[in-house]
Amino acid sequence: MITFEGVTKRYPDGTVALDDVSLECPTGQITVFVGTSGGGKTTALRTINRMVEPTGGRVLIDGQDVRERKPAELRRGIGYVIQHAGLFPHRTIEDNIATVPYLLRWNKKKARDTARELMERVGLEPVMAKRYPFQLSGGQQQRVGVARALAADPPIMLMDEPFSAVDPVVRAELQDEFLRLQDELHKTIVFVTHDIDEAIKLGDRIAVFRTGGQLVQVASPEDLLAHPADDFVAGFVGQNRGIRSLSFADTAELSLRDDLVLPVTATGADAANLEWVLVVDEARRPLGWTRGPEVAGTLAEEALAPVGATFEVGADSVRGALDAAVLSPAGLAVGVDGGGAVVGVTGGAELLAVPTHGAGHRRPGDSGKPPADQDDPAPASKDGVSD
Ligand SMILES: Nc1ncnc2c1ncn2[C@@H]1O[C@H](COP(=O)(O)OP(=O)(O)OP(=O)(O)O)[C@@H](O)[C@H]1O
Repeated sequence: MITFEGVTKRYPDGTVALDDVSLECPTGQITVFVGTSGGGKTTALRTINRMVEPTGGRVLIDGQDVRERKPAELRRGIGYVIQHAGLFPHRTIEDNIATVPYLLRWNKKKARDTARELMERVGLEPVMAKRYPFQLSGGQQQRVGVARALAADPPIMLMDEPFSAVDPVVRAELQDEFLRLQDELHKTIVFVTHDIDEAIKLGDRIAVFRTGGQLVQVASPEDLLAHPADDFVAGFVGQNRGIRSLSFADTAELSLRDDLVLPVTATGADAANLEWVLVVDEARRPLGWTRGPEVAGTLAEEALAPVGATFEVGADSVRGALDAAVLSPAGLAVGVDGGGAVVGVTGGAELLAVPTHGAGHRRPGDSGKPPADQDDPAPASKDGVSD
């Protein structure tokens, strides 16, 4: 657990970068610092590894004041990833990743073996080990940055806008892989971003900072969307927070219709009273849509409209189901089980009737650990800061 106790940072020119910030970053979870530019996110992050020394208050790691630790020794237990990766240009990829192991005087073989293992973990081809950073794409360099931060297996990772410099597609890939990795590793992660969508996707807890170094709210993504503490936070999370909050609604709670799902052997008579019919094969895999009243012979003879996107019941969120409904020619989302067999279909108002709270689903790659705020049920205080 990383604890900020009334942390203030006032620079000599009078700038207040952090103003009496108190919060907790729980062990094994991702805490995201988000907020306006100049809000103090990076400053707060850097007080953890003593790159910035507060002028007031203190930062504790597992109850110990970080000032009791020597900076160099402290930092070896804290991985640090920054925007543009910050790799050493004249060192190969494997040697970049092995930076901390070399500092810790591991023998070269062990350090390089670890580097190779980590390359695989973060999705880098072995052939890249001997390359130099300039021979890698921006996204690949960020992966190297993450691997380097993980090399000495530190319990804590500080990540400052690590995925900001890459295009949106690569960024989404890096985020998904990062979540998968965290599912295995359970590091205590503090992650800075200015992007609220990234914060909602990655965070177990989100801390919102405002100019002047004020911490405005600390909450789970669900709570932040449902109950922004004030107009600033509401504005920051955006107008479409209602739609976003569907990411936390569980499709296991949807009531799915089975009567619109018919096998290829069904006939026009079976379909006549149904505006749309989803045709499935013998394994109940979806084949396509057709309009019921237009079916003449059996469904096998029909030219079908494409199924469109499907959602996995209980694994995908209601937002995913809504997406599938919008993309479906019938306006109905097709729910499938883990094996791809159709469970049922749903659309429209039913999708919006599912509560967005208390749902088990959080995000892709989640291992089923409890939502962040179950560990810390402290209610938000009147200023919205729950720590
Ligand atoms: N060495 C310094 N001297 C004076 N002011 C500083 C110094 N370093 C940072 N600041 C100021 O402290 C404030 C907080 O900066 P910080 O980098 O923590 O913000 P941030 O929320 O990370 O912003 P961004 O999203 O733009 O990176 C800013 O107003 C910044 O100008």
